Amino acid sequence: ANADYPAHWWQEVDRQTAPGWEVLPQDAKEGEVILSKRNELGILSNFAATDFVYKGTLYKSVEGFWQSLKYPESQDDMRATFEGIEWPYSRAEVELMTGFLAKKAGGYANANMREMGIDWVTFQGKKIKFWTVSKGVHYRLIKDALRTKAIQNPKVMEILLSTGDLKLLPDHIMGDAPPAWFYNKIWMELRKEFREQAQ
Ligand SMILES: Nc1c(N[C@@H]2O[C@H](COP(=O)(O)O)[C@@H](O)[C@H]2O)[nH]c(=O)[nH]c1=O
Repeated sequence: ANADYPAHWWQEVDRQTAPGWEVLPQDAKEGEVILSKRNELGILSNFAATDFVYKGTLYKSVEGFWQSLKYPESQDDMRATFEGIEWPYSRAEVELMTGFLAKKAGGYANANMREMGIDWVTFQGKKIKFWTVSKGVHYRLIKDALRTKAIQNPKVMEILLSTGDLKLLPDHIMGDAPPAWFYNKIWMELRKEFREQAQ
């Protein structure tokens, strides 16, 4: 029951003053919890500042990692040389971003990708299909980043495991998105994985 967990995870927030995209802590049903950026569960958000090193590169957040994949990897990357396309940041800059700034960098990149007509991102020189319903390369890469974030940040691991058997829900309206977007579901899978390893 929810009584086994900190009561403030369901703390009522005034909806009048909350942004339109937000799902509030009190919106969870029995057995559920919102991964709200208003309390410590927000560390599980992709936006959170949780440094991790993945395959030799430092990222300041999963969002920085996620959005950096959309940026040119080098000067001769077709995304860098494409006529009329400009990039407000370098990929290295995006890697070090967190939160809404990283999301904004991703927003510019989305517009560029639409303009160029490309539906892929890259990691270490390899093209990866983006926005796909299959739990393919992109999904596995994001899941691996979340796993790495937990392993390298003891606080993340502690908070994830402290959610016990609660169903984790995003704190923003998601609509229809591919599996890689559902960080709450990925966390539930990783929670199980980490618990099994601890036995
Ligand atoms: N809008 C939002 C989040 N959206 C995040 O944006 C990323 C996907 O961006 P895109 O590639 O442009 O679809 C992904 O990391 C997803 O979790 N996250 C949050 O914590 N809070 C929010 O309010």
